Amino acid sequence: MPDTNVTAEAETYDFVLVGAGSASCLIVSRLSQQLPHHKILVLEAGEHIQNDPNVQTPGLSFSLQSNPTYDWNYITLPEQGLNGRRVKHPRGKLVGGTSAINSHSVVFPNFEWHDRIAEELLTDSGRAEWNSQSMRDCYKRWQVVTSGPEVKDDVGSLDHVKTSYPRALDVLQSRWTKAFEELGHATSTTGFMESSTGAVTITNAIDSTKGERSHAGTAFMEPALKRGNVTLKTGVKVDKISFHESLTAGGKLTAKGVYYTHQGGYHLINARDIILCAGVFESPAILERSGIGSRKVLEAANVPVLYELPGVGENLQDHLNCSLSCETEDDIPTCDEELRNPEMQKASLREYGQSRTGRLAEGPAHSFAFTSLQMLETPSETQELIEMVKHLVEKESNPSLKTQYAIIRKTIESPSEATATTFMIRSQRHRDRDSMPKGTPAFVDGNFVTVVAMLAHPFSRGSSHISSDPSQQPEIKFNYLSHPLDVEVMARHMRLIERLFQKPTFAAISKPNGKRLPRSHPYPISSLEDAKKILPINSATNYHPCGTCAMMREDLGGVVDERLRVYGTKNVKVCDASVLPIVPRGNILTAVYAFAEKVVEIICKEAGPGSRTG
Ligand SMILES: Cc1cc2nc3c(=O)[nH]c(=O)nc-3n(C[C@H](O)[C@H](O)[C@H](O)COP(=O)(O)OP(=O)(O)OC[C@H]3O[C@@H](n4cnc5c(N)ncnc54)[C@H](O)[C@@H]3O)c2cc1C
Repeated sequence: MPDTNVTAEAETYDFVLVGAGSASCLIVSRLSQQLPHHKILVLEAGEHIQNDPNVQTPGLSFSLQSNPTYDWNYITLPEQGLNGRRVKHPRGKLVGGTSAINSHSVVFPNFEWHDRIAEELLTDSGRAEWNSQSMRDCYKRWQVVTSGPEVKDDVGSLDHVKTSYPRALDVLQSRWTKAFEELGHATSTTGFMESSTGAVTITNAIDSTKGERSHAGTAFMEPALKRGNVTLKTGVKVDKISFHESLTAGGKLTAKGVYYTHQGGYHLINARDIILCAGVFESPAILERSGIGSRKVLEAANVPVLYELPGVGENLQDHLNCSLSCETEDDIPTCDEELRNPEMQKASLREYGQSRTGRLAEGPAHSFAFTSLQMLETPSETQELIEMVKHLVEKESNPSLKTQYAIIRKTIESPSEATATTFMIRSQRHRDRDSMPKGTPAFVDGNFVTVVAMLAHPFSRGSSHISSDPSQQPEIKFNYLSHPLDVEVMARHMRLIERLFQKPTFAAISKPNGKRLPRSHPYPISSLEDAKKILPINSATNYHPCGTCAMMREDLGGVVDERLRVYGTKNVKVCDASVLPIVPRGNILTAVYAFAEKVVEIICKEAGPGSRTG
């Protein structure tokens, strides 16, 4: 967009936040309370959608995907490891961001993940700030657990997301932990930052007093807007950052504001500090459009290079998952009948409308397990994998990958850390339709239980970069299953699920000679080779992309330092899923919120006591 057409706005804000998503809303809420005399502007591409039943109703979350009112509709380039399939990556395009369209599960990382990131990926000055001990409180502060209709509010005056356990456990949920005990893993975990493996019933981000989704928009943005120092502009797409021409004495770029489009116009708004919270695909894209990134990418897009930072848009990771389903006895209650029967779906809507109860008041998954491969592998099987990991990690020559892989290796070698986070869905699930003959029905008859394993810490890395036309969506590729160890670990987890199905708890509820899913395979899966064949056709994203603006030393390919400030700049920070340098073991929103809590601590320290602007 030529600068001659720019409308320069008169106002200067202390903080301009780009995006009103999960991390951003939390930051805005805390800053509006803790720095009440600072002026905060939030620029969000989507709309502030309030009281929308599609967003509020937990059981309707899948209807938000692919709908442009709520979803950016990103899609990857063909993924070779997934038989050339292109993978849709929904991202929330509304206030609340992806927390307003996600699947509600609240899962915490283990403390070793934080300690190793702090120790091995940061400089000395960041270690104390980011280790598990100093992060612990950041994981507690953003949420309050509501159990049943009673709210136990112990978070005082801070805004928080409401989370809850299921109102009652059904027969499958109540047997889940027992099934893991049969593997010799009695449940000792609460799921909160512990390293122990085993099954756990987790909370969902659902306000049980109302039976409604609790997301960053409702929890944080709405109260913040009432405080008087926050301005929210929606329908506004930020294009790039505007920098002063002269560098600081230390050679850094100083941002003066951001350019954005609104209703066909191109605007510049001034800011003292900019915080990019536009998510894993757009935060790196904004940096690249601004001239910060890899020379090769910027030159291909005709963007002048202001600061060469090759890590921007690289290091993209995601939790890939794969599942096995088995048919249950007919009297086991599952959601399958409702998937097939529109009348039952209408009845559920009526029940939810009348009393906020029933399936639509629940999230899809509460039964999780932190699963170590060593749970069901024999000692020699375990040793074989450990040797393979050692060999491939030592062979890696890229310094960033070598350092990250050494961290993942420690996790695989530890019997008390998860190589997959496993969860149960009380219905059928099969992602192999593309490999079935045309016209194969979407659903099969029968009741099913599905166990899904998501690879806790993948080795494969991809990228998300602006294309030669920077106004288009970024080019995204994950290179799923491109690293041989991802195939090895995932295949072993498929074998583990098969073994779990044969243990007494699952054997007692399974239909003798019942159907198995995905359909295109012989069962039981007895060899690793069999298990590997399932991966390309039945694997799917668990929707946890991260890592494209990694908090990591610059020499390792990092994009932000331990203050989450972009290298080469004085006053630009990033805080969203893009800064997680290695994906944590489970669903990542808890870490996104915790990183947001931490950046608020950092910003308030930088502002100093009693800091005010005129
Ligand atoms: C279907 C699905 C299910 C999921 N389920 C779970 C789950 O159960 N548990 C869990 O922990 N995690 C889950 N996740 C992941 C989790 O929700 C996300 O990782 C997290 O919400 C990302 O937060 P964020 O702050 O990085 O980005 P977002 O919340 O996506 O925020 C980015 C914001 O920036 C705005 N924006 C982007 N570009 C621009 C621009 N140029 N100008 C202005 N605004 C812009 C966007 O519209 C958005 O509002 C799920 C994700 C999906 C898609």
